[in-house]
Amino acid sequence: MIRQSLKFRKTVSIICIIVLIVFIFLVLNKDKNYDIQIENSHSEDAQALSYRDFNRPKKDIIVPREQSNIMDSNSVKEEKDNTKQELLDAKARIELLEKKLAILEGRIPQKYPEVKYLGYKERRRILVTGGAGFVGSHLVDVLMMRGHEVIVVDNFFTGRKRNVEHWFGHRNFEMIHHDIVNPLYVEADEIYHLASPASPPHYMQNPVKTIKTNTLGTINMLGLARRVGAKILIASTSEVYGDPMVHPQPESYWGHVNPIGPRACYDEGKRVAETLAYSYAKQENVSVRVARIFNTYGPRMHVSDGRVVSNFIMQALQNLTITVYGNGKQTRSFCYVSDLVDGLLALMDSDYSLPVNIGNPVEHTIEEFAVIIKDLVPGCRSTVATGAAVEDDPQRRRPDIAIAEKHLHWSPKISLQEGLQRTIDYFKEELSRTTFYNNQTYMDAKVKASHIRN
Ligand SMILES: O=c1ccn([C@@H]2O[C@H](COP(=O)(O)OP(=O)(O)O[C@H]3OC[C@@H](O)[C@H](O)[C@H]3O)[C@@H](O)[C@H]2O)c(=O)[nH]1
Repeated sequence: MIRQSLKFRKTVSIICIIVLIVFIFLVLNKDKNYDIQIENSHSEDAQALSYRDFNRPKKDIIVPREQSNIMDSNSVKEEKDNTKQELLDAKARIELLEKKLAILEGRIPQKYPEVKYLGYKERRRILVTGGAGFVGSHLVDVLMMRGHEVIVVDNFFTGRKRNVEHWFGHRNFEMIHHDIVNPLYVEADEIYHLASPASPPHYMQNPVKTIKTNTLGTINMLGLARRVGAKILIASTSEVYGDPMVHPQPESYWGHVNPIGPRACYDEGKRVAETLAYSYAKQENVSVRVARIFNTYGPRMHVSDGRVVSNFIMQALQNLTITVYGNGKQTRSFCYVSDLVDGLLALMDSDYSLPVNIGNPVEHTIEEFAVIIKDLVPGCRSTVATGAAVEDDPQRRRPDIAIAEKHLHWSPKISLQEGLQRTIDYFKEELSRTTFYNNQTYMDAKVKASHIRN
């Protein structure tokens, strides 16, 4: 009996141990499965985020499974939104950089404009003062393309490096940052002396500097011409005729200039420059040419040049009021810049040493001129307004070009319409550059303006 009871107890305890082992095994297995599931869900997360944040810890605080799923889907959505936004930002930044790149690429030529090859006997070394300015830079282009060596001297008061940067590094081109009010020592066969501000608001801004440039600067250039035996062309102006009493103006007319008026710094400065030229010719045997340049226009004028062509075009392009000074009955005759350059080159190459008018004799009132420009700008909604007159503003101006025709075989070729169209295209580009750098494109500006108007 006792033996039987002992056997029974042994059997029961073995069963208990087995049940216990099975229970422990089940419990342990269950934990392991749960861990594997959690680990799996984290690795999916990690995969989704790995391209943005690969250092993120794989195991976060363990949360109950259902809650964890909700949090996961929310954070994945949030991440997706962020990613989308970041992609949009990046796209906008790339577009901005592409525009900047296009502008820079446009400014740096892939190769130089084609230049003629000249032998050393024909090739001349030519100095152009004011060579980075509006007229000077167009002259430099032609001289370079003809195969000459060109030295540009400019103090960048109104000139810009941009006007000649397409020649930077060319073996025939040299640029000197120098103010010709101070002496200059270089070798040259010919000198085109163009340095001086030419726009009335610019030359009136610093009258003393304007006189110095045209007197001291001209003495320095004539002195240089004498020393090195160079032929020199002085850029004079139609302003030597002042407010003329003779119309149209021949070179023989002595002019009508107010010596103490606001324009005198330029008008009298240029008159002295002519006097100096003929004094050096007589006394020092310097070979001089004098060009009396009438109103000139064309690409590379500065947007804030202040002269009538740039003002009217900029106003018309932006639908602003076109500002006529005075009653608009005063007249001017406008010459396209390439015609002027041809005239200067012909004068330098000629044997004619007295002053020569270079200009286009087609004359318009300033009032008419405003309408011509308005009509050439498509969709222009500017109005033309008259305002206060400018002191000492010449009332009539038109060149008599008989001497240029006879001695230089020169006359202008570009019509006002054609020249203005080219100039308008140039100013359109300038405007788009300017507004782009003010953080919007020209098109943006136009769209904005049309929204404001509508
Ligand atoms: O916005 C403007 C600017 C100018 N004007 C008028 O337009 C006419 C031409 O003026 P600009 O300033 O273009 O040039 P100006 O003819 O007065 O002087 C020019 O003369 C010949 C060159 O040698 C020089 O480039 C410059 O001095 C003037 O009657 C002027 O009063 C306007 O009606 N509105």
